[in-house]
Amino acid sequence: MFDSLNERLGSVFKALKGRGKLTEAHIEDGMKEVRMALLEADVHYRVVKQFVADVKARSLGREVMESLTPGQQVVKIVYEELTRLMGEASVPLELSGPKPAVVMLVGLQGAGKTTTAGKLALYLRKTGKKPYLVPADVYRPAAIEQLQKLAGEIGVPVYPSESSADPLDICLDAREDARKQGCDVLLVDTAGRLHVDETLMAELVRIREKMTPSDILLVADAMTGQDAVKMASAFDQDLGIGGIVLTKTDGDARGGAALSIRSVTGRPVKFVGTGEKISALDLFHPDRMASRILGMGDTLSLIEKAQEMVDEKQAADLERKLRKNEFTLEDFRDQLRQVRKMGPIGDLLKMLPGVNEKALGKMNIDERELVRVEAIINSMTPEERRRHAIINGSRRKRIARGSGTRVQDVNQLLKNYTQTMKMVKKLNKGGLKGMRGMRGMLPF
Ligand SMILES: Nc1nc2c(ncn2[C@@H]2O[C@H](COP(=O)(O)OP(=O)(O)OP(=O)(O)O)[C@@H](O)[C@H]2O)c(=O)[nH]1
Repeated sequence: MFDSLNERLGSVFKALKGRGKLTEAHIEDGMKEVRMALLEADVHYRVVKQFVADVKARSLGREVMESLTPGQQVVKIVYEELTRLMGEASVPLELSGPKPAVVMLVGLQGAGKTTTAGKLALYLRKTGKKPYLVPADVYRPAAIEQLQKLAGEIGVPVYPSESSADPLDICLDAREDARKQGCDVLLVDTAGRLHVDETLMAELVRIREKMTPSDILLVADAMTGQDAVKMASAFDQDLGIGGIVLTKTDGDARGGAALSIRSVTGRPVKFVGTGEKISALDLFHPDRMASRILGMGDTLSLIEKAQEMVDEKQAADLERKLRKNEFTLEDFRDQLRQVRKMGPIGDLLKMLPGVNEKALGKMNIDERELVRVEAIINSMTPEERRRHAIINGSRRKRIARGSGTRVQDVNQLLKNYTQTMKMVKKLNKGGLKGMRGMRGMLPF
């Protein structure tokens, strides 16, 4: 998501930052470009209009125009306004009330409801909850089976729904069972339709009335852009939703849904689906998304993901080494093993600042690549792993031979490593405090 928007905004900012002093005309021109870029990203036109007006008004203010770095100030304003547009802070799942709290998942067919139900169960369990899954989509033949299979994979209790049963009866019965099993969150996967229709809404309202959910999450496909926004409004009007899960943000959606949905519907995006894997669900953080749109990466999400998987002490060691610029190829190899546990490497790389998704697409990141990299590092001497600069041409050839790879592969690895370390060094210099403050990373 956001690839072309990122590129378009990047060139607007480059032009603005390249000037010593900004005139009103420069800002006007820049804002025209921002407007076009947002419209092309399929952001709702009303949202674009308001957004550009807000950024312009702030940019023309005295503190920007008279500052020494006006271009950078404009980028900062765009970052803050983007964050505000998406809702400022992340909004958690609402789980208040008597146990088990009921969370209904609603949405159109194929949006990713069933998959999201499984992802949420895994997410909740990681946060110490005891979720219980309820397949209440009795119309799509494979839906019940699909959720039962997912539940089995992650080891979460699931109600043995029959497709001949009434969805509300399933829910009521499942709640009893969940209570008996001491579960605290009931995740209900409801039926979808191809379009919003009365029968569907009537069934959902009936379930809502009897089950009094603490949260209703609309699952919407980010790829459908403004249709997702329209659908969210429709569901909200008829049913009242608590928030949105945007799925398939790993695809080439232009980002219009993510940028408009909050402002148009008034409902927050709570989670984003980032892949087909059961672990591919992230809490939605407006500020991190904004920095991603502006090409500032998403180091915080990356660190969080790493912390889930990597042993705490190792993570602390890694952070210390990175901060002291002491991260050697040996550490790199150790990390590779951890990284492989974290899911597709491409997903992780995309979160790093400065990594262009288009370039990643071309790179065709392959898990086998990791094995190759590991083999190359294994073929180096311990000294070489600590001080890669000593690896000369003939050693590169030997290392390639020793690891069954090509010299180009060795060269590439050393180049990537050097570049990454340069970036880390830069981040360290820029006052990146414990990789906690995103603001420290912003280029202004
Ligand atoms: N790439 C990607 N695919 C996803 C994501 N979420 C769901 N999918 C895929 O989308 C397809 C549809 O997902 P389902 O969960 O079956 O859809 P559903 O909304 O439950 O469908 P109905 O039960 O018919 O309403 C599946 O192939 C999922 O693997 C995501 O975040 N990223």
